[in-house]
Amino acid sequence: MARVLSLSRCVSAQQPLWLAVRSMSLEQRAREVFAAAVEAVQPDRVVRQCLERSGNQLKVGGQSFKLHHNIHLVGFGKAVLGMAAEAERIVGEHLVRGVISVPHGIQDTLKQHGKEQMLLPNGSRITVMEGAKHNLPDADAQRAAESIRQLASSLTDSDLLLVLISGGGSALLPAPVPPISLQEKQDVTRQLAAAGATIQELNTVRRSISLLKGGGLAACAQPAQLVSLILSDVIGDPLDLIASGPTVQCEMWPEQVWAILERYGLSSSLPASVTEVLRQAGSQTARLGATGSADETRVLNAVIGSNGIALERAGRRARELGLRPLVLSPGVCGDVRSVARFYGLLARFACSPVTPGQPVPLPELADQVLQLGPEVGVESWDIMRTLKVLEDSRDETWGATCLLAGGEPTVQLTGKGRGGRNQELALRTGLELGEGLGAGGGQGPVFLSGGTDGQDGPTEAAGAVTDGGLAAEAQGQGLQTDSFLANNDSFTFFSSLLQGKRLLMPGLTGTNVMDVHVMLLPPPPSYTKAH
Ligand SMILES: Nc1ncnc2c1ncn2[C@@H]1O[C@H](COP(=O)(O)OP(=O)(O)OP(=O)(O)O)[C@@H](O)[C@H]1O
Ligand SMILES: O=C(O)[C@H](O)CO
Repeated sequence: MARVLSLSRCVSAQQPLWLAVRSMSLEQRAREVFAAAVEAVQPDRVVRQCLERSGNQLKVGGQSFKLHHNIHLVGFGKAVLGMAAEAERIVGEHLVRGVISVPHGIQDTLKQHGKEQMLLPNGSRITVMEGAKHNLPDADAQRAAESIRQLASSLTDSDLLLVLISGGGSALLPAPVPPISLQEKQDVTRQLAAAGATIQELNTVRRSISLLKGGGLAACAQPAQLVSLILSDVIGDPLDLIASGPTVQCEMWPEQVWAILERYGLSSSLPASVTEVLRQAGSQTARLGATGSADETRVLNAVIGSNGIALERAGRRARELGLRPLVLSPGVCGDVRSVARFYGLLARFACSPVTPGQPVPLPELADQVLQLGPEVGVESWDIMRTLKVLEDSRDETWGATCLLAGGEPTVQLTGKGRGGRNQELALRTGLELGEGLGAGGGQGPVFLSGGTDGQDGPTEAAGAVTDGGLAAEAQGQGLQTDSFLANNDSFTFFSSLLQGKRLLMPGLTGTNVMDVHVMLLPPPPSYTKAH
């Protein structure tokens, strides 16, 4: 398996930093940049950065709160254990009690991965409840949601409720509006997800049939002060949709929910209880979901970690590694085929060698990139800004440009193999780079795609690193890339290729801000401006 070369390991007393950096391959640098992105959004780090305690004052988001043994804590999500451990370290004796709902088995898994700092110490005042096996709401998660509701409902106006939220929070906080049963709610969300609904659509429906989502938790916590710290795993960081927005008051209208259910052919096959809840609200033209609303002046919602924050830190690391950082967008989505094509075109635009009399067709390539933009969630403005920098870098002596992007592309599963969207994207982009630019002899662009949670689909890898030499390497080992792709078997492919050297294996990271893409683009071998 490939290992990440740590810069600290390659710098010796005799070796100056610049020399160490120069001796690192582009692949090693891409791995370092990814590691920096993940490090920037570690749960303990992001909590430490936003919660500042000085004596009996707690500062967060520009506001100051008096501490007098009045802090209560609840949380739900895949990264919440590490967030809670740090929050408890900071508020210390002022924490009265807490309840968090975290994924089934997470404490054992974190222990196995040596992530003790993300676990709560013996004697912690926070109760950890595990549930939502396979990321689906279950009876354990429902019990945790009920404990969280009870804690929030018991507060007075001198209390402060700290709410910790991260991705996976929706499944970990199920509280269906009666008479809807947990099973019925689960069926509706499962069918929607299977029919291809986006997370935005899924959570719009979820919060309309839930007591705690869509601002319900904030309403329960009244009259206490509420501070919600959010690690975002949704493109654009929409507060009302991350974990279905339990602390965010929002407008929810029956027509909007019916439109989504109709779009996916579910409106006529809904359980009677769900139809009843939606109809009742519709006949009163009432707001759906939670009853009651919070006094917004007593609620502070703060995004403390996101894909954008990870990309920003990755950019700083790239610069330390002698690369020119260029952030494209934290909102890349769409089918991995289109995303791979998009990166292939960008690489050709930046790196095609120029031979006299054969100018690189930059305007045509730019048009193709712009046309693909809407399909992959990237704004024309971001594309034009990026193309401008890439064009300028063609005749500068900057060394490689480090193009950074993030988001959550999708894979249409047609096979039964083992893989994930990052490994499939890396495989497809490697092939695009080979087709557009040739193998590059180790000097061409390098592409990395990795899930910041360290787990890409149901595999042990987070993603993979590729370049234009991928097709030749595969051929050399008799691996048919087409059949691996048709079977969505990217993990098996990369495990076989060069004994797994191209896999990205950081292990479980304990955080999640979607995926990070790193493309290192060396300047073309020789360039004469063709216009
Ligand atoms: N064999 C496969 N090849 C490619 N993609 C796959 C494969 N199996 C599952 N996937 C994709 O992996 C995704 C689920 O994996 P994963 O748990 O990493 O992502 P997630 O649902 O976004 O969860 P998280 O928010 O924790 O990242 C789905 O988008 C699914 O289409
Ligand atoms: O929990 C959820 O709803 C998803 O992870 C999006 O935040």
